[in-house]
Amino acid sequence: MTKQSRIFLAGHRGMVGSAVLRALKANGYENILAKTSSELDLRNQNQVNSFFQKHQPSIVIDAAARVGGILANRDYPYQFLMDNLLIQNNLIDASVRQGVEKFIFLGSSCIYPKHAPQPLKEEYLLTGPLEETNSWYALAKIAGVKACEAIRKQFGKEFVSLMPTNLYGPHDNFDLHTSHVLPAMIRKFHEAKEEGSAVELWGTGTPMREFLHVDDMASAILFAMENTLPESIYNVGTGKDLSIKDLASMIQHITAHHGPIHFDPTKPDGTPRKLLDVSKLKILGWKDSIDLEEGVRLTYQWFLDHQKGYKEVKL
Ligand SMILES: NC(=O)c1ccc[n+]([C@@H]2O[C@H](COP(=O)([O-])OP(=O)(O)OC[C@H]3O[C@@H](n4cnc5c(N)ncnc54)[C@H](OP(=O)(O)O)[C@@H]3O)[C@@H](O)[C@H]2O)c1
Ligand SMILES: C[C@@H]1O[C@H](OP(=O)(O)OP(=O)(O)OC[C@H]2O[C@@H](n3cnc4c(=O)[nH]c(N)nc43)[C@H](O)[C@@H]2O)[C@@H](O)[C@H](O)[C@@H]1O
Repeated sequence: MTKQSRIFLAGHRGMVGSAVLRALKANGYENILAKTSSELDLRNQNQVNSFFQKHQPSIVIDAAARVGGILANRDYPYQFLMDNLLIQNNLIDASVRQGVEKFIFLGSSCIYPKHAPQPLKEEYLLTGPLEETNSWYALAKIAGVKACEAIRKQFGKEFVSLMPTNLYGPHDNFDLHTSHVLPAMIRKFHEAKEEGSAVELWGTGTPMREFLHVDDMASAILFAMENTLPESIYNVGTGKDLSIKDLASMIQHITAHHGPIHFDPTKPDGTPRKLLDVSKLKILGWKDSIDLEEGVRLTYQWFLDHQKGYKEVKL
């Protein structure tokens, strides 16, 4: 590949896609194809095939998906299963047919079994039952990972799956029903500070989570694009986690909120822990660089700067 290679970045307006777009431009890639979902609905196979025939990309980065936090996953199982299957199947199949050189698929740490040993190694995939709230999304992602593995096996093409941990950063979704925990906390603590009120959080606060800044995720994607990775699946994270309660204390401090915090145990906790073993990608030379506290400060500042225009994904 060269700096002139034609790269199709699917989902370029999303949190991950926009970080990848910034990183591609900063690294001198000039030939980037990008379409919004209203210009090109990736669930539509005819549209996707026509787009690939017309533009002939040589590299595809799939950052397009139906994405959401624990309640969105629980409440919209069909969209999380079917939209993701359709989007990834159309992209993967068109890429095989058009002879794409390299395809980067994004899975998620929730594809591993709910009670797998920690930290999670890539080889634990399909060794036990999934967590209930996000099993629909996880099943779709597992199908994508396996499709890439099959293509590598059968055709020897560089189709690679990266398994990101929970991500956060600029252009995250701040809708209080559909978002992930970190952006929800930033908004809840900020608004409670303004109103002088308590903060209501979900579950018991005991689950452990790992968080990676999206600019680090983008650097992992560029690393996977620019290097030949010998295997088909790589975890991407920091290798460090903390409890939801500790995350709440950190964000309360950063947002300067001083009231009480209440946890609502009628809301789901989800997986007790999903810490990734990131040694496989680290050995090859990639490493995260943004410390969690610094990343949350940067994201809170981004939220303050974009309060009128931040994203709220309604389902
Ligand atoms: N966020 C996380 O914590 C996390 C963790 C692990 C893995 N991931 C993975 O990372 C990837 C990106 O996630 P994200 O957080 O960046 O999500 P996001 O902010 O919600 O962005 C998703 C993107 O997908 C596009 N999209 C959705 N449906 C589409 C359709 N039918 N046709 C065309 N485009 C469509 C959207 O395009 P428009 O804006 O044009 O509508 C949007 O830009 C996903 O594969 C996700 O599973 C995310
Ligand atoms: C990376 C993603 O992880 C997702 O799992 P998962 O970490 O539990 O998803 P999150 O929605 O980030 O929730 C993480 C933890 O934070 C708790 N939590 C506390 N307060 C809140 C709140 O106000 N909003 C949210 N959203 N959570 C909150 C939630 O109960 C759960 O234990 C999967 O559902 C996706 O499919 C995906 O894999």
